[in-house]
Amino acid sequence: MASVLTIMILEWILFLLLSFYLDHFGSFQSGIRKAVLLLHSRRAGNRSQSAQQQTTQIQEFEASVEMERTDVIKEREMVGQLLQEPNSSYSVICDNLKKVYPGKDGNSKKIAVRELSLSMARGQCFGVLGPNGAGKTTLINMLTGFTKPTSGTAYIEGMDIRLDMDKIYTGIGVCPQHDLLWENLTGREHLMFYGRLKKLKGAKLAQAIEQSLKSVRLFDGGVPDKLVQKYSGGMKRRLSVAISLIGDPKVVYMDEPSSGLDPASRKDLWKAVKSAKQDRAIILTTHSMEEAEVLCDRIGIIADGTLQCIGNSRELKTKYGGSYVLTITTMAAEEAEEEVAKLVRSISPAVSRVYRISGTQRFEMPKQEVSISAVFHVMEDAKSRMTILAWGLSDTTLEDVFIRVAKENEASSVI
Ligand SMILES: Nc1ncnc2c1ncn2[C@@H]1O[C@H](COP(=O)(O)OP(=O)(O)OP(=O)(O)O)[C@@H](O)[C@H]1O
Repeated sequence: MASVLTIMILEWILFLLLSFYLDHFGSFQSGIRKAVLLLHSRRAGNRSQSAQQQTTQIQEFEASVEMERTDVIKEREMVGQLLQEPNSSYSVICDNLKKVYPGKDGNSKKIAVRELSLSMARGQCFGVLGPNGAGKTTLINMLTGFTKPTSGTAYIEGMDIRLDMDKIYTGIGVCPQHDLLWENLTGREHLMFYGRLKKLKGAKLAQAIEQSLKSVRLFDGGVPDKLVQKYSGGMKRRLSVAISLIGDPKVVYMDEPSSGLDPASRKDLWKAVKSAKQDRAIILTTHSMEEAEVLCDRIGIIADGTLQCIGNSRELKTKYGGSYVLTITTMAAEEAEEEVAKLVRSISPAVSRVYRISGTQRFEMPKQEVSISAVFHVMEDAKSRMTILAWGLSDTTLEDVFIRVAKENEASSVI
C-alpha cells in the first residue's frame, strides 16, 4: 500500500512539473529551444558580466539551431528591413504573425501559425504550400480579416490588418477554399453584387463584369445569365475566381483555386491567374505541385504553422533536393529486385531506396556521387544481362522537396 502511494505522489509531482513546462514553453519543439537558450544565457552570464557578450552568444546559438534554414532567416531579415525602410513594390508583409485557437470542449489550444515573417511582391504569385493542417487557411483568414491574429501583424499595401481592415477590404479580392455562392442568383448577378461592393458603377461595372467573365471562360453560351444552381462544380470554382478578380484588387488571395477542376478547366484557370498577376500580388495556396510550378514566382512551404523554406521552385529544388531519382521495374520477384538494388549500390554506395512495390523500385542518389552518363552506361550494360522491363532517371521535383521538408518537420516535432 505504501509503495502504491509513493508511486502516486511521484507521478503527481512529475505531471505537475510537466504541465508547468508546457504552460510556459507552449510546445516541445519550441520549448526545448527556449529552454536550451535560457540555460545557455545563464551559463554565459556566469562566465561574463557583459550583457552584450551574452546577446552575441545567444544569437550565435540561434544561428546554429537554424543552420538548415538560411532562406527563412534571410526572409525574416528582409521583413525587418522592409519595416524600417518601406518599399512600395511589396504588397504584403507579415511580421511575426501568430494565431492560437483557444482550447474548447476539453481540447487543448492549437497554435495554427507561429511567428510567420514573409514578404510578397507586387507582380508576383506567391505560393503557400504545406500538408493538411499546416496553417495555410488560417494565414489567409488573418490576412483577409476573417480571423484576428493572436500576436504580430501584417501590412497590406502599407496598411495594418489590426487597424485598417475597412480600407484594406476595398483593395483585395478573395477566392475562398469553399465556394460562397447563392444558388438563386446568376453568375452575372454575383459579379454585379461584388463589383458594387468595390464601388464600381454603370459602364465601368458592366465592362469589369464582362472582362472577368471572359478571363475565366464563363462569358459565352448564355452562361452568365444562368442560375448558379445550374453550374457545374468547375464553373462555380471559376466564378469564385472571377469574383476575386473584379474591381482591379491590388492583392488577391486564392485558397486552393483549382480544387475539383478538370484538367482543361484548370489550364484555363492558370491562364487567367497568369494574366491577372501583372499589376498585383496573388497569394495562392495549393496541394498541386504542378500548379505551384506553373504559377508561382516564389513558394513558401509551411508545416505545423512554421515557415520551413522559401524561394522560387528552382532554388528550393537545388537547396533541398540534392539527389537524382532512379526508377527501375523488373519482375516482381525477390531475387530480381535484390539484383537491381545491388546494381544501383554499385553506381552510388550512398543510395537510399524510397520504395519497392511489385517489381518497381525507386532510389535516390546523391548528385555529387553520380554522373548521368555513368547511370546510362551501367543501365544499358545491365539490360543485356538482366530482365529490366523499364527504367528512368529524373531530377528532384518540387514534390520531392515538399515530402522531404514535411518529413523533416514531422521528425523534429517528435523529438
Ligand atoms: N476555428 C478553429 N478552432 C480550432 N482549431 C482550428 C480552427 N481552424 C483551424 N484549426 C486548426 O488549426 C490548424 C491549421 O488549420 P488550417 O485550416 O489553417 O490548415 P490548412 O493548412 O489550411 O489545412 P488544409 O490544407 O487541410 O486546408 C489545424 O490543426 C486545424 O485543425
